[in-house]
Amino acid sequence: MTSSPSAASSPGRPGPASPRTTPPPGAATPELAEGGAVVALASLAGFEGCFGCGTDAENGLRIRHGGVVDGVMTCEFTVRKEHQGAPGFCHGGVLATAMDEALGGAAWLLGNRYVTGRLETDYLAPVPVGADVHLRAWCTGVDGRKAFVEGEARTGGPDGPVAVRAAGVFIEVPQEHFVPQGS
Ligand SMILES: CCCCCCCCCCCC(=O)SCCNC(=O)CCNC(=O)[C@H](O)C(C)(C)COP(=O)(O)OP(=O)(O)OC[C@H]1O[C@@H](n2cnc3c(N)ncnc32)[C@H](O)[C@@H]1OP(=O)(O)O
Repeated sequence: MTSSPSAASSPGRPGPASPRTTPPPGAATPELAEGGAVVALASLAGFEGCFGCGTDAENGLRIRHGGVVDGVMTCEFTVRKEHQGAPGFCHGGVLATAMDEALGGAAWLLGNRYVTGRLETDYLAPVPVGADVHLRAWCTGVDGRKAFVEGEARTGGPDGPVAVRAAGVFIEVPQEHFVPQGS
């Protein structure tokens, strides 16, 4: 078991975005599962239809999951022209989707299955077409079925300027929540 970082020590984010995405007093310190998200992902039987990361999702973001360091999970994707909102720049909804994927992945590292209950996003800088977007996410607390998660997206490299910050609440669900699976 590994503890994830606290909100106060999380890179690039001074604190939770709102009271609704802040772990309540008495929330448990997140304990990552041995083997990480693989434990929970096994129950999805290799499903590759996810719009965020699925290799079968032709029009999806094709987010590439990376490693986990000190409780922080990383992933990235490349902004394509079909992701545009304003000319030349990534649509905010696409970036919210990417944050949803990253924060969801951080929740799944707890070893259970989670769906998004609430997602808050702060947009700090425009993200141009062609940019590689580097995402990081970490869990800040667990209260019953609720996992509180924060994250950020950077451009210009993994340590480049922060373009998006996000915070969310993910709710643990049983495997049956996903049956039947779409494809
Ligand atoms: C490495 C690769 C990894 C890869 C990992 C893959 C990452 C996937 C990322 C994508 C994730 C998605 O997009 S998921 C898709 C988008 N989300 C959804 O479809 C969820 C739709 N909503 C639902 O299905 C439902 O409302 C549920 C399951 C969230 C909750 O329903 P329920 O099971 O009946 O539970 P319920 O009693 O209502 O709530 C349980 C507890 O959660 C709280 N709760 C419920 N909803 C919310 C909410 N919106 N915001 C805050 N808290 C909430 C309640 O107050 C309660 O707290 P308390 O009273 O116990 O304190």
